[in-house]
Amino acid sequence: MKKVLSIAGSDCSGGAGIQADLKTFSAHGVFGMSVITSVVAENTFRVIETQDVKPDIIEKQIEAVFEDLPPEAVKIGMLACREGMLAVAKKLKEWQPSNIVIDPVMYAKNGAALMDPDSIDTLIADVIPLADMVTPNIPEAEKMAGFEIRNEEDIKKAAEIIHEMGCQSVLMKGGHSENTNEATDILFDGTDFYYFSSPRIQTKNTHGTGCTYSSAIAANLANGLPVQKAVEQAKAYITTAITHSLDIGKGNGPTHHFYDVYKNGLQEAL
Ligand SMILES: Nc1ncnc2c1ncn2[C@@H]1O[C@H](COP(=O)(O)OP(=O)(O)OP(=O)(O)O)[C@@H](O)[C@H]1O
Ligand SMILES: Cc1ncc(CO)c(N)n1
Repeated sequence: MKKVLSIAGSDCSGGAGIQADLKTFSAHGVFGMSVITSVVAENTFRVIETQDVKPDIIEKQIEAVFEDLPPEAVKIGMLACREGMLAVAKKLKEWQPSNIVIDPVMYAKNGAALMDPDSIDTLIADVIPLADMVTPNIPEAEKMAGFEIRNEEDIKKAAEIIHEMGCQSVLMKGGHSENTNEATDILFDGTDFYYFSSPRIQTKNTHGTGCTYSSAIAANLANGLPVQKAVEQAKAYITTAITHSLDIGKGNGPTHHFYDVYKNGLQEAL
């Protein structure tokens, strides 16, 4: 069985962060492991408080995983501050894993900050160059590229700017473009643009969509799929997970994961 590591924050309410990542890994039949960077007291409608894990313990968790169970892919989510980013970058440079997928998490769905805005320069200089794929949503891409994204041309321009930061590919997520009937993501590999579209699902229950999507991509890469196929299958997975998202909690409910959906298609699972 392939092993996949998530380096991310903990969402005690189970819909996003490490918890979403591990559920996604299980649904893809890979062995999931976690390095926690921050403990977030949050739920479907608010973030109460965040406590960052000390950089030294982040480094030791990474050491513990890699000296014993080297993963075939690594997904990186919430990195709250500069010190945590530098700890992760240092250890990944040391162990040089393949298939690093970085979801540059900056805000929770309700707008609460999950990353110190002053650490964006460190994210760009020290973390992004390690990535095989970076998966920003539109607001994150705007912060990274430094301009407002208004249309498809802007999305492509931002993808090129982010690619220049040293990552192998950029997947621009279109979940936030709410005025279209489709949810379209655009992958840029330094040469070409590839489009991945699904019908837009009318639901408020999208807590953890970005976490789930990047984890599905990492799991697919670990399972040996080439980059475009890994995204295509992850897109199908996130669309099903949103279609069957759970209407629980007072805010944005979580996506749904179960193995049979991935394995056999929904009809057979039900
Ligand atoms: N309402 C929707 N219907 C269909 N697909 C969606 C919808 N919302 C988001 N998606 C898709 O879900 C995936 C995750 O994108 P999204 O832009 O929501 O990530 P995100 O903002 O990083 O999520 P998070 O809230 O976890 O930070 C993308 O493939 C996007 O196109
Ligand atoms: C821990 C954590 N990571 C990422 C997100 C973004 O969805 C969140 N809400 N919480």
